[in-house]
Amino acid sequence: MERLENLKQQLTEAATTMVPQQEAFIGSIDQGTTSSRFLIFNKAGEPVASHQIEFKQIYPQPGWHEHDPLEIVDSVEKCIDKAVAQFEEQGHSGKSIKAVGITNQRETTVVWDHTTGEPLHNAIVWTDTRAQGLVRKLKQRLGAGDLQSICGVPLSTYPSVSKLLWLMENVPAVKECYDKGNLAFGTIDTWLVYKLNGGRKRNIFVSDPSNASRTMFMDLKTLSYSDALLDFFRLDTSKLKLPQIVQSGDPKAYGNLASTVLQGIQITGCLGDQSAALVGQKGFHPGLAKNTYGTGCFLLMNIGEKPVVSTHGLLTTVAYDFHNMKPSYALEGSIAVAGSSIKFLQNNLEFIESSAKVSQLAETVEDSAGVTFVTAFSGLFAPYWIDDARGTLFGLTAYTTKGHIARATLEATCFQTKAILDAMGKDSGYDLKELAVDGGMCNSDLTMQTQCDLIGIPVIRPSMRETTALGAAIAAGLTVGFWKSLDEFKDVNSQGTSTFKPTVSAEERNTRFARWEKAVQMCRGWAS
Ligand SMILES: Nc1ncnc2c1ncn2[C@@H]1O[C@H](COP(=O)(O)OP(=O)(O)O)[C@@H](O)[C@H]1O
Ligand SMILES: O=P(O)(O)OC[C@H](O)CO
Repeated sequence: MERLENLKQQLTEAATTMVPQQEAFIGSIDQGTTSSRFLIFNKAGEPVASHQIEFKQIYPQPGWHEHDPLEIVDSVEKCIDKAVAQFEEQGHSGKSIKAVGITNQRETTVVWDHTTGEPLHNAIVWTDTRAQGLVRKLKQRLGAGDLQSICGVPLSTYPSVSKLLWLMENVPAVKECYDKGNLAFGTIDTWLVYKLNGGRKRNIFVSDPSNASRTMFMDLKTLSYSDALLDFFRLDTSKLKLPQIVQSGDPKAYGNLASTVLQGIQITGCLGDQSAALVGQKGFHPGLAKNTYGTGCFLLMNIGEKPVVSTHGLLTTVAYDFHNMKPSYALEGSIAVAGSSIKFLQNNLEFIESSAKVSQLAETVEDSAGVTFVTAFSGLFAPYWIDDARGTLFGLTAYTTKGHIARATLEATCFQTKAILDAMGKDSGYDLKELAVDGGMCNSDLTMQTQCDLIGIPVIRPSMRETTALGAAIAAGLTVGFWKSLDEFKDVNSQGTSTFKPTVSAEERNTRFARWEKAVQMCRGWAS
């Protein structure tokens, strides 16, 4: 009997050694402001295949910015198919992808008729300022001053609520749908999950707290919708369908992919892109921060398990709310215009052929020769919140060249980051020792050196810069046990980082910053 048991044991061991354990992977959808991507990560947190598609930016009027919601879904589906094809060419099987995570541009607002599943308007993008007048009126309403203490976000054109209210006031089809009780509202995470699950048929209608915290409808402490907020905005939830708020990691709530080559694979993680970048940069402990230089630029600092309301012009947001863990919060400094100012030099002023050429142009000069560019195309966000500012160039002389303007453009994001970092120190009580960076614009060494000189602490850039996508993969992977705990990420993406060290004196830093602050004060009131 004992011999038989031994034989059985030997056979089992032999079978395990003969059939190699198939390597598993996690997929990540990164739906940004200018492009969609799909990446496939291995257990070491390395991307092994990816595809990216840029989609149309629609600017119908000055200050307006829209996306086609169907084009967004289409671009995501194409990215999945193309990345998986690349992955399979490497000899892997699509079936080895255990789960998919989603990360997305936040605040961007989609409305659709829940009976048809059809969008009723283009998505209004987070940068859009059309609701400026509406926001001014809301600010006069009794109780306006109390909103941020509930939801963490200041009343402005930035959160989704201003976009939704504008649509309800100005687009008859949206108003009609609301009156009939059929209006569905969603940020891009909700829209994508809904469509990727096949839309109306399955009607998976959810959002995670890091996205819901950008609407102005969610109470930060309870992570559920606040009656006080909805009442303030006079929204009737018997007519307006709001997505159910579920954890950022959930094994069931996000459903599974109804189309693409990954049909049937479950979606188990979801994070707003800035929260995802904090996760991808391993910002798991209070006091850790990252700055992401994408279309806009967003500095997030982990502040732990309790939300702190800013008194210095920052936002409070949900960092992540993982499966079987307590939620973590972050203080955030949001800059509306960062990489988009480089696109402006490229597409509108035709100074450069591609974003990558901006450093070269800026390096044709030693400094900005007194030129300061307040790139307030959408007003100025944190920490200033000046909604009637517009892009303003100061200090032009007959000496000024394209190079000076390019340099001043790069500097604008760095100055605003310095202002945010100062505010962050006051609000959080943490003294940041170094700044982790990512996002498209961090590819510019000149920008990162300028940033470092202006804040006076080292700037650390990882070699793998797809940290946003990694964050969503982490949310999805933790949920299905692909990764077991946050400790597993200690060594992920820690090789080959670049460190920028300060090269200017505190005196020079302060002089340059004072000139920026003067420019900020002088650009007030232009769009009033
Ligand atoms: N080498 C570079 N130098 C400066 N800016 C760059 C560079 N490469 C990309 N960018 C800027 O980065 C932005 C895209 O970054 P990305 O992180 O992909 O943004 P998003 O997620 O918002 O779409 C673009 O606005 C582009 O102008
Ligand atoms: O597209 P990004 O990376 O600039 O991020 C957009 C933000 O989520 C807007 O709040």
